[in-house]
Amino acid sequence: MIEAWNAADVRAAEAPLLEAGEPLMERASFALAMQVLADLRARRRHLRGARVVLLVGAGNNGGDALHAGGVLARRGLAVTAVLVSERAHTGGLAALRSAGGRVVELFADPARTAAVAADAASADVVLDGMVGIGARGALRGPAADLVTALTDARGGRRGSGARVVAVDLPSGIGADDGTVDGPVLPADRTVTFGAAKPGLLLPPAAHLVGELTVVDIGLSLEGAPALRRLEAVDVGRAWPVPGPTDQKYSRGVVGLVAGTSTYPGAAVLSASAAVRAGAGMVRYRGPGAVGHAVLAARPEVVAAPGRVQSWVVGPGVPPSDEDDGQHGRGGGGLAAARGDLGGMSQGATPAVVDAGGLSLLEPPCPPWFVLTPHAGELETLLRRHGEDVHRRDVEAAPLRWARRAHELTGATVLLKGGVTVVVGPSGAYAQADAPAWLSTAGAGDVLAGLLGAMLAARSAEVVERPGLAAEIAAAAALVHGRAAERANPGGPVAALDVADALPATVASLVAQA
Ligand SMILES: NC(=O)C1=CN([C@@H]2O[C@H](COP(=O)(O)OP(=O)(O)OC[C@H]3O[C@@H](n4cnc5c(N)ncnc54)[C@H](O)[C@@H]3O)[C@@H](O)[C@H]2O)[C@@H](O)CC1
Ligand SMILES: [K+]
Repeated sequence: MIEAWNAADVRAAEAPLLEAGEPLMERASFALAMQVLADLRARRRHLRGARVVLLVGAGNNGGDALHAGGVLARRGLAVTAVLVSERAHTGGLAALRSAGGRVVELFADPARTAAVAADAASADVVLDGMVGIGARGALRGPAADLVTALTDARGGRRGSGARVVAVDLPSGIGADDGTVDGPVLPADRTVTFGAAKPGLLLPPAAHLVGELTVVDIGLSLEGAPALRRLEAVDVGRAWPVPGPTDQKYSRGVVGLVAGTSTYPGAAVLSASAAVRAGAGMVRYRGPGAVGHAVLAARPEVVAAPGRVQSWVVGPGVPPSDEDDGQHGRGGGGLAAARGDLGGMSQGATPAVVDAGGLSLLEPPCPPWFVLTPHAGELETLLRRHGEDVHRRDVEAAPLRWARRAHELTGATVLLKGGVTVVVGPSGAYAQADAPAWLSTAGAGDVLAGLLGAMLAARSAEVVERPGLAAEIAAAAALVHGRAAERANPGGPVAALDVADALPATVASLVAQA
């Protein structure tokens, strides 16, 4: 698991160590230099003569870059520091100069910005040390102009020309929230110190981070992290592997209320995912014609009422104001689910509430309800609660708005997107497991069915432990992403293929754990 801590927590953890005279900057910058060397060795036969350009701001982030530059210069690399501010870390500057590094005072001659950018773009490595966790707002002044010029010089493309390594974080991102309010140089790698910062894991900034390396500089961070990211081993370890005494009811029955005659496919996809994810049983409760389609695709599904240990409500169901009543008429599935969704004090059945199901919600909800909106659906949900928010606001600050939806509804919120953000009562998760190919129709229906099966398997525990639903939802996002990758590595993927890849994906996660 990757745990991310807000800038204030990192500073608080640094303070006593700095007071005790621990050489944190030396530790950080040495590890940074070693990472740069390792990356260079993977790309070049000889290190001598490799060109490194440091983009250096006024604070300690620039200090890290300068000290790392000093280490690299001593190994024979040609290092140039570009100062974007009149001030620069004194010790770092001295270290670089005494190691033979060159210094360009860009702040004194802004007309050179384009030439400096072109030179940096053709170097082997650019170290972005303009600002770190001490930044206030978007990049300004010469730093902003240099990033814009350098982005132009690289043709806006990551991976071409110089390899960009961000020092602690890509300069200008919101360290705590991942917001991007101005120019940011996309990194190929980010070497972060002490602990990951939430902004490195959260969109939109997460897309600018590249490979993330966390360097241990000896901080002891206390309390709960601001954000977590599950890794494969976490999910494999927690997977509900059946034992010899298990049977279909102990493994969990998923009640699926999904699909209409207009959108029957959603029900088929959710049912397939729940079955393929190892549900003990899937009960379909919905319009008869849709039920036939579900059974034709998945003969394991039972289309009769009975006990369920999780509900999946809403895939392929239009919002209630557009609903033509098919679920009200057919089989009473919606009524059964509504009974559980409404009678919270009595009912204690975890639920995935997706698509049209979201318009049925009557908050307050318990945390064992997991809402699975995309940004547009979250906008609708938040606006129904009086928030003046637009989809673009949700996309610009997904953690903030997912958290707001959790506060307003009480439910666990899984916000779908290139990075999936989950917020529950004991914290938040950001999962970036899915290839971009997964943004395709039906993928959300598969996620809903998969998550339903995962909640059903641990139904009683989910109701007892308020934070567990969020952890399971984050795990579902990981499995979903991995299954998409497995279905067709590096290429287009169809939603049903993702469902079909679930059994092998789960097997490999369990085997690795
Ligand atoms: N405290 C320590 O000893 C350690 C700090 N570390 C490094 O120190 C960094 C934090 O250092 P600082 O607190 O000095 O702050 P930063 O270096 O992140 O930035 C602060 C400086 O940048 C300028 N600045 C702020 N906002 C700006 C903006 N929007 N546009 C342009 N310039 C802006 C300000 O003039 C200020 O001097 C961390 O990110 C990390 O890289 C590491 O060396 C580990 C140890
Ligand atoms: K930086």
